[in-house]
Amino acid sequence: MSTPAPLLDVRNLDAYYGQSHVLRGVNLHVQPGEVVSLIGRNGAGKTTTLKSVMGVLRSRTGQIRFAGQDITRLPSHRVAARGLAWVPEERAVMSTLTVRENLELPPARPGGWSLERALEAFPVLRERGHHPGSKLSGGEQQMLAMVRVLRAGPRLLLLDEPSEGLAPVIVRRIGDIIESLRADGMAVLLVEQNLRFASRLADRHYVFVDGQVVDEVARDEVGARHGDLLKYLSV
Ligand SMILES: Nc1ncnc2c1ncn2[C@@H]1O[C@H](COP(=O)(O)OP(=O)(O)OP(=O)(O)O)[C@@H](O)[C@H]1O
Repeated sequence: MSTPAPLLDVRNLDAYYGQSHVLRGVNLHVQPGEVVSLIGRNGAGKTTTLKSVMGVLRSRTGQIRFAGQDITRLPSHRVAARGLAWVPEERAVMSTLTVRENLELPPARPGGWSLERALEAFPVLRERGHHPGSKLSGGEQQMLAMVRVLRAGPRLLLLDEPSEGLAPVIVRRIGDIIESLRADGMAVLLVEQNLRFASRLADRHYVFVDGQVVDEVARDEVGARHGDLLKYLSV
C-alpha cells in the first residue's frame, strides 16, 4: 500500500528574526490524522517552526505545502482559511470577554464546532460561561483557546506547549481531548517539553537542536530511545 500524500510538508525551511538566522534547513511532514511532536530545549526553534508554518513569521525561505498546495507565500489569515489553526503558548484568550463571548467571537465555519458541541465537549466552559477569560485557570484557558480555533473546522491543529504549567490531572484531560480530535480524523502538530505527555500522544517526534531537526523518533522506538530523548531535552 502506498503512503498517502502528507497533509503538511515542510522543506528546507530557514527562518530569521531580523539578522538572526534561527531555523536551518528544517524538513518535516504530518500525515492526515497523525499527531506529531516537536521536542527540544528552550530556544531550539520549535515555536518559530509553528509561526513559520502559520505565516505569522514571514521572514523565511523554503517551501511549505498543505494538502498539496504551496502556502509558503500566503498571509496567515489565508493560511488559516486553508484549514490550519494555531493555539499559541500564551493561549490567546480574550481576558476581558466572558467565556461565552470568547466562544461566540469566531463564527463557526462549515465543518467547525458549533457552540453546542463545544459546550458539550467541555462542560466546564458551560459552567464558567459568564466568567471573564482572565479569571479562568490555566487548564480552562487552554481548553477555551483550543475550542475557539476548532470553531473554524481546521484539518491541522498546531499546539504550542498545551501542557505547560498545568496540574497533572488537567494535562491528562488535555491529552484525552487531543486523542478524541485524532479519532475524529484531525491532524495535530504539537510543541512539547513534557516528554511523557508527548510520547503518550504522538505517532512521531522530531527533535530540534539549535534550529535544526537532528533526529526523528517513531512511537514504537520511544522506549528504546528514551535515554537519547532525555539527553536532547536536558539542560
Ligand atoms: N521575536 C523574536 N525576536 C528575536 N529572536 C527570537 C524571537 N523569538 C524567538 N527568538 C529566538 O529564536 C530562537 C528560537 O526560539 P523559539 O521560540 O522558536 O524556540 P523554542 O524551541 O520554541 O523554545 P521555547 O520553548 O523557549 O519557546 C531562540 O534563540 C530565541 O531566542
